This record gives sequence, structure tokens and C-alpha cells, in this order.
Amino acid sequence: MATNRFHPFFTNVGSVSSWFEIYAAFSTFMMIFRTATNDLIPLKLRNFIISKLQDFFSDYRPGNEVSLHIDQTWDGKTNNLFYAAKEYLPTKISNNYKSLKVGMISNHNNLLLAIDEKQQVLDEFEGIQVKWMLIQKPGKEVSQSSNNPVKGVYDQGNKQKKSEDNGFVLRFDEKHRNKIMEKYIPHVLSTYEAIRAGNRTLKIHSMRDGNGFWKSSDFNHPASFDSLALHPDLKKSVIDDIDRFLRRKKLYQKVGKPWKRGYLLYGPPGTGKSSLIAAIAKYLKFDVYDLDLGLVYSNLQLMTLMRGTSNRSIIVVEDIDCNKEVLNRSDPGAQVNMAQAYQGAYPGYQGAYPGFEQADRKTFTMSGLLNCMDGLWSSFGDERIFIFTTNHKDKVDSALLRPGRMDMHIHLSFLETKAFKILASNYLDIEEQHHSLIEQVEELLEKVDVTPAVVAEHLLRNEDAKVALDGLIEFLYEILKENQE
Ligand SMILES: Nc1ncnc2c1ncn2[C@@H]1O[C@H](COP(=O)(O)OP(=O)(O)OP(=O)(O)O)[C@@H](O)[C@H]1O
Repeated sequence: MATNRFHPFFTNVGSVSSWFEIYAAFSTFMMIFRTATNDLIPLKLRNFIISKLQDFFSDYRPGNEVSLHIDQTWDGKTNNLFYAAKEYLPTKISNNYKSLKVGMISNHNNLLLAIDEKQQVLDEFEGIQVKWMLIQKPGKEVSQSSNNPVKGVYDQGNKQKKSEDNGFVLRFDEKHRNKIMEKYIPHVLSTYEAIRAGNRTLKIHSMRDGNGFWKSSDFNHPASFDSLALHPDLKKSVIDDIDRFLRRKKLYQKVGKPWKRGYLLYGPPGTGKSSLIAAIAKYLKFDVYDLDLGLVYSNLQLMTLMRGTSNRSIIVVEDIDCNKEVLNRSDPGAQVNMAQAYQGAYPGYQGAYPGFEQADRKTFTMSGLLNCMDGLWSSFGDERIFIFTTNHKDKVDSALLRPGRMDMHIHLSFLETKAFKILASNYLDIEEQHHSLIEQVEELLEKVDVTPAVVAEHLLRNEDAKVALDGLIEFLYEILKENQE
């Protein structure tokens, strides 16, 4: 007996008219459905859903998926890309993830989040979808005495360490391979660097009795761009210049220039030169190296010091005009062993000593200083900012001032009215229109030269704004009177 090969639904629909009835019913349903969808779901949301569905179906080609394995270690050495991904991925955690690690540790105010091996993390970069997974590998047994740098836990039982060697797998469609390698991975690394820089305590490094090494301590200077009383246009131009410098890493590489910038801060004492350096360091999250040229006796020692500075740092030389007399000095007691000193600067270096004259080993010269800024020796690192300060710009050697060495000359001068408003607001919590005495102070500031440091000190004398401003006005009148006599 022949069996019916069709589903009962098809066998029960006998006539052509029945098919038309089904078609009519289906069309009516679709019309009602479309009208209801159009009425209930806003156009923007509809377009979004459609674009997401299109992206999903056009990208979903499982056969073409590439997997990159990023292990915690590479040949026994730390794999920086692993740690970069570890910091980067928590920034991509979405609210609907089901499985996450959470933690709270000392010195951190916020709850920490991390992905675990059960949760796939999705990321999107320039329209490309990528997927990340954490892979936890079973611990390898390593000898307790081995010099393995992998972080491990000590296993009391068999006197061996069990290493934890985790990894990430990054998956994406093969057609995006180039973009992932050339753009996405550098993006993960640079995000990691920015996160680290943001979380870290800044350091100030000072010279250790001139032997070519630095000692460091935490840098907690309170000044910031908000607290600085500078004319708003000047403040903006400094911030814009720093931002431009940061954005242009690739341009510097393309044109073959070391990625560094030099600022000369000049003006009378107490106008905020040191405060501006602190504000720039905080803004950039760069460490500060306080280079005291008075302690430098040879170009070789200077180069060793430069080699000891880290990337993303500010090298400060204060009162550069006073250093004229320290240049062209020799260290009479220095028995410089060239090979030894050069090894200190370039560990493992075997070749000649380029850029060094015999005299450079014992003498500190202007050309040595210039060489460190933009000559052969400036290749010691990247992302450096040089800041020189002086009270007398006219006394500074013109060779130091030319663009490329000091790219921006920033004049910090006596307090003017716009900058005073910032001080008044910061010190006394008063805004211009809210205090009758402000106008009087401003009129006096136009007639007398007084530094922000002196005015700040007067504003600190009393918490009562009226008393503090009265005292300041009296002081400014006195100066005016002295000037007129
Ligand atoms: N522009 C400013 N804005 C806010 N506060 C300032 C400013 N200038 C000076 N001050 C105050 O005066 C103090 C001394 O200023 P700072 O040391 O920055 O001046 P300086 O120009 O570096 O002086 P010097 O040339 O003597 O080293 C600061 O701690 C700060 O309180």
C-alpha cells in the first residue's frame, strides 16, 4: 500500500480556492502586522534592528573565523598583549553579561570587574565585530628552584610551584584580518597604556648626588589647570598644544623626528612656572624628572641620566639662565671609564661611542645638552616633554630657544584681571558679580604689577571674603603709592 508522503496539512488542502483563502489570510495578517509594527516601533528603532540583522547575517561566516591565541607568557617571558587585553576587556563588559568576576582590593575605591572563562565578550571596532574568550590552562608543574618568571602559587605538598598560564582567544572574520592586526590590536594596547597611566601615582625623580642615577618619590603637587590663575586664552593654548602633541605620534614617526616637545616657561618669580609644570604633569599623567644641571659634570653623565628616564615623562630644568656658568665645566675628579659608563647607558652595547668626543667624557657642554634634546643622543626614548624655566629669557642661550628645542615659549606674568577672577573663585568661592570689592581690585591690578603668588597669599589670610579683599586692596594701594613717589 502506497504511503502518503505529505504532511496532513497539504493533503487536507484540496482545492485551488483553499490556497487562495490561505494566501488572502496570510496577506491580511502581514498587512496588519506591518501597520502595527510601523505604529508601535519608532522608525529609528526599526532601522537599528534592520541594520543589526543585516550586520549579523553578513558577518556570520563561521568557516572564515580566525582565532588568535594570546597566552599569558611568550617563551617564558611576560606577554604584554595578554595584560593589555586583561585591562581592556573590563571596559567592554556589558550589563547583560551573565558570568563575571568581581572583586575589591586595597587602594581601589571601585568594585573591580573581570571576565571569566564562561563569558564571551563582544567588542566592536570601526564596524567590525570581534569576540574574546578567556582560556584557563591547567597549571604546569615547575621546579621550585627554576627561574621561571610566571607568577605561581607555592604547592606545599610536592615542593613545586604550579604556574597559572592563562590566555585569551580573539575571534573575528578573516576578511578583517589586516584591520585587526594593524589597527585593533594597537588600539587595545594604547587603551591599556592610557588606563595604566590614569591609575598610577605620578612620581617625581630627582638626581642622586650627580652619579647619573635618579631617586624617586610620589608627586602630589596640588596645582592643576583648574587651580592655575592664567589668562583663559593662554591656558587654552597650552592645553591645545599638549593635546596636539599627543595626537601626532604617527606624524612624528613619518617625518623622522623624535616624538618630543619643548616648553620654555619664563616670567618673574611667583608667577606660576612650577605650578604650571605640575598642572601639565597631572594633565598628561607623566612622571617628572628634575634635572639639576648644577650636579652634572660631564656629557656622558648627562646621557646616562637621560637614558634613565622613562617614556611618557617630563624633564624639567629650572632656572636655565643660571646654568650658563655650569656649562663647559669639567669634573676634575672624574676617572671616567668610557666602556663602563656607556654600558650603564646602553646595556649590552658592543660598538663604538657615537657622538662622543674625548672631551665629552669629562666635560659638560652646551652641545651635550643640545644633543640630548634633539641630536644623536635624543633617541633615548619617546614621548618626552622638556620644560625649561627662567626668570630672564634674554639671558638664555639662543641655541636652546629655537623651535624644535623650545617649541612654545610661555610667558607667565603679573596678575591680570581675568586670572584674578580664577584666584578669587578658588580661594574665596566668590564670583565677579557677587562681590562689590572685586571691581576695585581689578582697577588696581591694571595699575600695579603684582604676582599671583603674592595675591594668593593675601587671599589666604582670612576666610571672610570681605576682610581678605579689603586687606588686598590696602596692600595694592600701598604699592601704587610707592610707585607714584
Ligand atoms: N598663576 C598662578 N595661579 C595660581 N597660583 C599661583 C600662580 N602663580 C603662583 N601661584 C601661587 O604661588 C606659589 C608659588 O608659585 P610657583 O612656585 O609656581 O611660581 P614660580 O613662577 O615657579 O616661582 P619661582 O620662579 O620662584 O620658582 C604657588 O604655590 C601658588 O600657590
